[in-house]
Amino acid sequence: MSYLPIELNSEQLHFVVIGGGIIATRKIRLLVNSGASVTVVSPTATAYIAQQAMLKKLVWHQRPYEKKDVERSKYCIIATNQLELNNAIQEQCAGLVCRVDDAFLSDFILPATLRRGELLITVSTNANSPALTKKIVRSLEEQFDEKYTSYIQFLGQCRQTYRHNKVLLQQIVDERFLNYSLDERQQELEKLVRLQEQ
Ligand SMILES: C[C@@]1(CC(=O)O)c2cc3[nH]c(cc4nc(cc5[nH]c(cc(n2)[C@H]1CCC(=O)O)[C@@](C)(CC(=O)O)[C@@H]5CCC(=O)O)C(CC(=O)O)=C4CCC(=O)O)c(CCC(=O)O)c3CC(=O)O
Ligand SMILES: NC(=O)C1=CN([C@@H]2O[C@H](COP(=O)(O)OP(=O)(O)OC[C@H]3O[C@@H](n4cnc5c(N)ncnc54)[C@H](O)[C@@H]3O)[C@@H](O)[C@H]2O)C=CC1
Repeated sequence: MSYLPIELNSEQLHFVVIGGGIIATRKIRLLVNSGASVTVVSPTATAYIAQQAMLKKLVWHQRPYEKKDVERSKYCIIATNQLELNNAIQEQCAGLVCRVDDAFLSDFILPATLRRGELLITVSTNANSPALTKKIVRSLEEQFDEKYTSYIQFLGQCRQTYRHNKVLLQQIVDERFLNYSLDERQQELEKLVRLQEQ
């Protein structure tokens, strides 16, 4: 069994999540942060889900699952704590299913993610060791610290302004630029541009 890594444009995506526990919440955070629309069906929910529902970032139906919840859904995350129920939901679902209790029964899985602004790093072990995935993400968190958020923004702006200047775009991918302050980055960029023009 292997999975295809793919990044979907989430604006048009709608996910139904059955269950509102800790694991469902981990998945829902990812969906909400990506801008996908989310409906949660569960008699209970974590504080995060309840709060996001109040903020209208998602819809929460506070009741047990019913067949109609997934009959027309394209993407469903099944995250209850009941095996038989999870099996039944999967059978009734029209679309693609992620079972948080069994990767091998899933049509798709969600990798672990680390975001630094526009930088997205995803980690997966193909469900062989979520514990190793967790460890790798923690070490990446240290390696790719908060500095990357503004750095990626800077790189993105430079790429728009100097789209055809491949040499310059290579030069700024450098540890020095990562560590500069915002002002220093701008000054050093201008220096490089002037040097090229000479
Ligand atoms: C397929 C996937 C889910 C998907 O489809 O989305 C999946 C599936 C399963 N996990 C299970 C168990 C555990 N999962 C964790 C932890 C995490 N699991 C995450 C991801 C994924 N887990 C996806 C694949 C990632 C990959 O390929 O590596 C992390 C990394 C990210 C996240 O969840 O956001 C998150 C770290 C959170 C953090 O950073 O804090 C721990 C440890 C812990 O909680 O500390 C345990 C117990 C130890 C163990 O079992 O290893 C079980 C058995 C369930 C059961 O027993 O019923 C299944 C089902 C199966 O394996 O079939
Ligand atoms: N993918 C992963 O990383 C992991 C997955 N798991 C699996 O995830 C499952 C869920 O774990 P937790 O979130 O910790 O469980 P939990 O017990 O905190 O949450 C279960 C949720 O399902 C809801 N639920 C129960 N009956 C329902 C129904 N009839 N209709 C709708 N919702 C219903 C409950 O109200 C609750 O919100 C576990 O049973 C385990 O198999 C466990 C650990 C890690």
